Amino acid sequence: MGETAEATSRTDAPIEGLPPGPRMPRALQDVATVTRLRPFLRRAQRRYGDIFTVRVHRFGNIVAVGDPELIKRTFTASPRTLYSGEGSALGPVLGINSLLVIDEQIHLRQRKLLLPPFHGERMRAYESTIERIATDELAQWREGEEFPVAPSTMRITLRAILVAVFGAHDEVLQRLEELVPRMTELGSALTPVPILHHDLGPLSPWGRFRRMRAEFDALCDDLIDEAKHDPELERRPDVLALMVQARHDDGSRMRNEEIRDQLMTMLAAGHETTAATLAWTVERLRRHPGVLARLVAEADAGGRDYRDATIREVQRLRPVIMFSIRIVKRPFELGGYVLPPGTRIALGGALTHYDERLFPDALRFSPERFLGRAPETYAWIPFGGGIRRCIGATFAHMEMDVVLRTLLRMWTLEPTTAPPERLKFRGVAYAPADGGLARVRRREPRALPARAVRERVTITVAPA
Ligand code: HEM
Repeated sequence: MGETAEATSRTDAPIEGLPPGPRMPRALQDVATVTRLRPFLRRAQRRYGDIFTVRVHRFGNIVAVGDPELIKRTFTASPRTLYSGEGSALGPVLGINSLLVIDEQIHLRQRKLLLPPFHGERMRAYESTIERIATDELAQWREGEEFPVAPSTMRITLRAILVAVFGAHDEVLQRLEELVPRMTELGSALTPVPILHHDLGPLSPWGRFRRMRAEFDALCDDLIDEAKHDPELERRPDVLALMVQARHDDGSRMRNEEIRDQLMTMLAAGHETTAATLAWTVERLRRHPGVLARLVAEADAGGRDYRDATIREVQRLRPVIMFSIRIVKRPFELGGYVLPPGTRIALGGALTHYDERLFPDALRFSPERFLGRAPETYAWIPFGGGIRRCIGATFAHMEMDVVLRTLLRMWTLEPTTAPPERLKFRGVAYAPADGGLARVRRREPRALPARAVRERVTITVAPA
């Protein structure tokens, strides 16, 4: 797919500066991006083409890109030209070593240490843990009344990260489960308001956050210490155990504060995002009984292809993170323009996922479009791309697969004719506004074929 005719005619002599975009005042663009993000962007795309500039107060000039070729160029650009972490408001909350706030060589070095635990092969080790966590949580559901599933999916994904990534258990697990929801809620609220990042005593918001973060760090130190003294360390599957053993190129180990900041980062990046996607899955399936029936039949028969495709389709139509952001550090040529340093580039599922040219009948929820076909790398981008692509993508896909399979086998999800739930931004992710309302009936154990009860389903891995 090409650039607009206007931009194409300029590609020979790129223009210094920003592409055109909506001309309304910044204040109105502020409001539109908060209240009507997708319609606002789609209208701008129709008018200005696949690269246009949005102007808002908080982030300045943002160049939105909806063409897979331009997205590829941006995702694969040199990390010296495009940054992602610098100046991030997340720094004070996640810590200065967080993968999300560092760039260039330092980012590549940390990322290299974190990648091996997330390799596809390792996912098998986490699957039975997650199945157990999901079964325990879903067993608490009640028949009859409609209820939001989001609190449940939040508990599942929190425990999944604390066990599989942190290697937490017993008392430390309990204390983290009590602390983390309070800490992340306050952290998300404080992130966009740097003026509040001052510790004015234990009762001030930042003071309270700092104390919770100190408690979190102390618990992480306990886990790190325990791992260092664990004679079974080499056989442990959790990500913390692998970080404790990891070595930088010069042979040095990761420092405790590096490990703690990355644990905090994985929590922030992987907990609410996965929970919100699961809540959207319930929300979509109740409105598509045909898809639901096919999923149930497949789960009972021990299959998984249609479930894989369904998860991808939920992520296409309800991406919980709308954009991956890159910050121009050195002049960067894109789509006929030379973008100046300081410009933000937004690469968005919010644009590509709804584009009829890329996904025919784009507004229709249709898992069939991904059946036997991997999504296109630079059009289907719920996990971003390039050297900043989500390192937890395979983990998240496996987790959503196991939780959905467990749900389908334990409960009958009742369809609804209610209108779709609206989007609500929860601090990290866009979640269903009513929390993904469900009404369920318990499945009779005898309704499940013996094979489905006995079998240990093997996990294959989402494409990188
Ligand atoms: C459905 C669930 C998830 C979604 C939609 C999601 C989405 C994303 C996106 C859009 C990015 C930015 C990519 C870019 O800028 O190109 C990202 C980065 C990241 N994600 Fe995820 N994520 C999910 C789950 C997870 C999980 C489970 C973990 C870890 C346990 C995780 C850890 C990270 C980390 C560490 C980064 C930073 C990577 C870097 O900067 O190098 N995410 N994620």
